[in-house]
Amino acid sequence: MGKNIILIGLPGAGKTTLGKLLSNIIGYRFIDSDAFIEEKTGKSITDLFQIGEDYFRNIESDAYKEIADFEDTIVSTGGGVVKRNENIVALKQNGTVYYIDRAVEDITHDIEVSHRPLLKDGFERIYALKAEREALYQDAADFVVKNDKPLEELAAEIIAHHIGAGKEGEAHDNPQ
Ligand SMILES: Nc1ncnc2c1ncn2[C@@H]1O[C@H](COP(=O)(O)OP(=O)(O)O)[C@@H](O)[C@H]1O
Ligand SMILES: O=C(O)C1=C[C@@H](OP(=O)(O)O)[C@@H](O)[C@H](O)C1
Ligand SMILES: [Mg+2]
Repeated sequence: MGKNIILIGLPGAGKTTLGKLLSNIIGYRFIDSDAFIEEKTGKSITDLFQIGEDYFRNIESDAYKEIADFEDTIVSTGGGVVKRNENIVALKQNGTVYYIDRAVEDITHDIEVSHRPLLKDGFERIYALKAEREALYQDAADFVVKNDKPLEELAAEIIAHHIGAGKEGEAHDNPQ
């Protein structure tokens, strides 16, 4: 059984889109944590945030602990996965963490804010999230991949690392 591939990064970094692509290429199951949570709770992420962010974060942490037990799975996490170290500890039990590092300028070009409560007042908040979380993403990552190219190329970089081919690519071991 292969290790899970865990994608982390800012909202709009490309985790969900890339996760689906990776799943189609290597045949792993695809889990998007937000969709997993909405399925389990019967509520949207926005509805859960309206109850309270802590309420959502507790549900989110429980979801990651459940997802951590899966195998041969691509996990697209929510951008806030790194807010609680327990989430990363759980996911690393059987997963390799890839930080999808996408320039904020690129994120703002095409991010959909309607289903992202944290950005409900506009995508400018993404700059603050980048400042708050960059060190957390870097610390959590086993590999960092720059999302500044077509997603197909990004997928190939991750697959190369995942199967240990060690092919050249911008992905690099994270010295943390
Ligand atoms: N390298 C890329 N090239 C083109 N579009 C991209 C790229 N990376 C991300 N996107 C687009 O950015 C948007 C946000 O991606 P998404 O997968 O929802 O991000 P996340 O799950 O990290 O919040 C989507 O429209 C996606 O297609
Ligand atoms: O950055 C965050 O705290 C969040 C990111 C969202 O997922 P995406 O990263 O897929 O947008 C979602 O989990 C929720 O809105 C909170
Ligand atoms: Mg997503």
